[in-house]
Amino acid sequence: MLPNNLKTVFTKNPPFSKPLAISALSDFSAKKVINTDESLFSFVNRRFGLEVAKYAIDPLTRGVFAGNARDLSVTSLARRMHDVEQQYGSILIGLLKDRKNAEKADPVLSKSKLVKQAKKEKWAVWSLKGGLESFVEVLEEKLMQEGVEFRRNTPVLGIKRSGSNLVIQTDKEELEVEKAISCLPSNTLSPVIRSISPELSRLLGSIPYVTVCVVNLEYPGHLLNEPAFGYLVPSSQPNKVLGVIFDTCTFPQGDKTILTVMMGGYWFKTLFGDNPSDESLLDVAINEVKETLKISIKPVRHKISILTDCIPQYVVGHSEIVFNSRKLVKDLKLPLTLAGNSYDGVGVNDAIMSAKRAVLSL
Ligand SMILES: C=Cc1c2[nH]c(c1C)Cc1[nH]c(c(CCC(=O)O)c1C)Cc1[nH]c(c(C)c1CCC(=O)O)Cc1[nH]c(c(C)c1C=C)C2
Repeated sequence: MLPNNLKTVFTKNPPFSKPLAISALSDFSAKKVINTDESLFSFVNRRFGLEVAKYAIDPLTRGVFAGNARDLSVTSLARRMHDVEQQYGSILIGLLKDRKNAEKADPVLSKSKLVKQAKKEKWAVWSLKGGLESFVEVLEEKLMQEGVEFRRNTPVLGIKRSGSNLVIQTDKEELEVEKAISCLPSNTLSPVIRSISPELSRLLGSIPYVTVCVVNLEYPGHLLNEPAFGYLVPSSQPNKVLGVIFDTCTFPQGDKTILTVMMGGYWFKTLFGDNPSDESLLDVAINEVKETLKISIKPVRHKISILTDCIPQYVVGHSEIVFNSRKLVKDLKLPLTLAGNSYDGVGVNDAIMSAKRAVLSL
């Protein structure tokens, strides 16, 4: 259980053998190691000790990247903490001394009605009626009214140069454009860009992805004793799931309990092989709910989705790959902007910010 209020920071909560506030103190005596990047796990282990790395950071990275904290990059996931350690030799002292450089709220965004509402109502998460897909649908509808053309279900097969322009090749046409913003996942853009720059293709292709299995389970009635967002399982546990989201705690939907069991990620192939059956995945999910949440009745509905290569992994060296890719685009004078969730953040909010930055940079 991670602390969710100040009191729990000062008390001992299993699996931690001491209060987190005590672990935080090791930051004052831990030696600085000069480096340009390292794994988030090793960084936190160095500064706050093995327990914090194992029981806080490890599950947290499973709950965002479905990834292995021993591979993921501290400069990509927690750049500021790494920066202040490198400069001041301690994270806590550094954050205190470097307060003036902390990221400030965007003054324009702070005035937005939505941001004000989110702050007032203390939103921790957000969703949309009809699901996140409705965000894209509404956006498409609005832009179509403004005369924007869409090509749906039209994979890009290649990108060529034509003078200072780019030519986007699909199975139906060749579109010559003055500028392009690519929101394709880096591993999809990689083969498409190869004829223009094998080096850019190689860099983009070096960003790994993981596959996640998502099992949604619906049960009748309210079955959860402790309302929460969900729980995460540390990779050290002999357990096949990454974590479980308590959907109907965050977004109630009448007299039912909906759970989302997330499995695999970095460990997908080791745990489930190349081609697991739906039944075997459903069994793992139902057993997890039975063992951990003590819900033994059968779900009335379920949905199993295997999301192949769905989350990019920002492994050690990721920021260098991104920097070198963008530098290459600039050096080659390609009228191309790299956006989407492969580079600067994997979340929906990150993708929206990435799109905004891309448009503003044109
Ligand atoms: C158990 C596995 C997973 C859970 N969610 C995801 C996985 C792999 C995927 C995921 N979670 C987050 C993101 C990015 C943000 C977004 O747009 O949704 C992704 C791709 C968000 C997130 N989830 C947790 C945290 C702490 C965050 C970061 C929030 C933020 O940026 O402000 C924790 C968490 N994830 C899951 C559970 C059950 C859980 C905590 C109990 C499920």
